Amino acid sequence: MLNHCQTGKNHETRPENMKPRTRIKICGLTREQDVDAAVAVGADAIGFVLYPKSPRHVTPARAAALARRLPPLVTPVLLFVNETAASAQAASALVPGATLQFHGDETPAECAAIAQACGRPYWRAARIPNDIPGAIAAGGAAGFDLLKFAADYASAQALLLDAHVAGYGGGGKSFNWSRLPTNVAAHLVLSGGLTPANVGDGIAELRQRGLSLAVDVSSGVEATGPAGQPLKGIKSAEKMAAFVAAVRQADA
Ligand SMILES: O=C(O)c1ccccc1N[C@@H]1O[C@H](COP(=O)(O)O)[C@@H](O)[C@H]1O
Repeated sequence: MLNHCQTGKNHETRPENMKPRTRIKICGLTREQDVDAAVAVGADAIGFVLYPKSPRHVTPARAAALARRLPPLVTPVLLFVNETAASAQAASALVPGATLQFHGDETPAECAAIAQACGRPYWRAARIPNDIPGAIAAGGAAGFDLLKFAADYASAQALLLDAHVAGYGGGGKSFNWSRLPTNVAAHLVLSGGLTPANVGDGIAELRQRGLSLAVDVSSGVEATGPAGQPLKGIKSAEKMAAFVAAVRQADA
């Protein structure tokens, strides 16, 4: 079988006209009923935020209890921001089969060392600034060189593309997808401000740009309070279903 280098294409080799199934991670869950609803609508991965400053933070023990509800083939993902190796290792030991997501300032060496110590694959978040006119780097958007980032984090299972926001992530903000390079030698996970309304456009824009594409959503599937305020950490079953339906539509 030809690989992507031999074909000159940057996506998985597949029959003509067949779109790959875009895998879906739903992140920032804190409640049993939301985990069950996410699984029921077809999420492939469920993210638990182990960053104490996040409004969606759960303790490692709580993440482990929630992760025990997952059926086979649904992957728990543990999200860390600048966590110590010892804490990350202790948390991952509680959640068998979890993938690690590094969403802070972790260096390539730190990511590789922690992932190796945990014996788990890791995703590295690329926090992409929004466009500043005249500041487009060779490899990407607004001074962010995604090609260099991919080379630096070559041991990552995937690069997670997020908007650069205060608080490291979970800001519900998107970035300019069209500025990204077209041929990234990495598996990509698009995140940052995704919603049922825009995820199809994001998939269409990025599907061909990496080795594969998955999507990750948090804010865009959260419930709102009586005054319309976001309820961070509380998911809406209806919005999760609508998000998955929009992804399926994009893949059809
Ligand atoms: O969810 C958080 O609070 C969070 C905190 C610190 C780093 C990352 C965080 N979430 C991740 O951010 C992206 C984008 O989320 P959103 O859909 O824009 O809200 C996603 O990967 C979340 O898992």
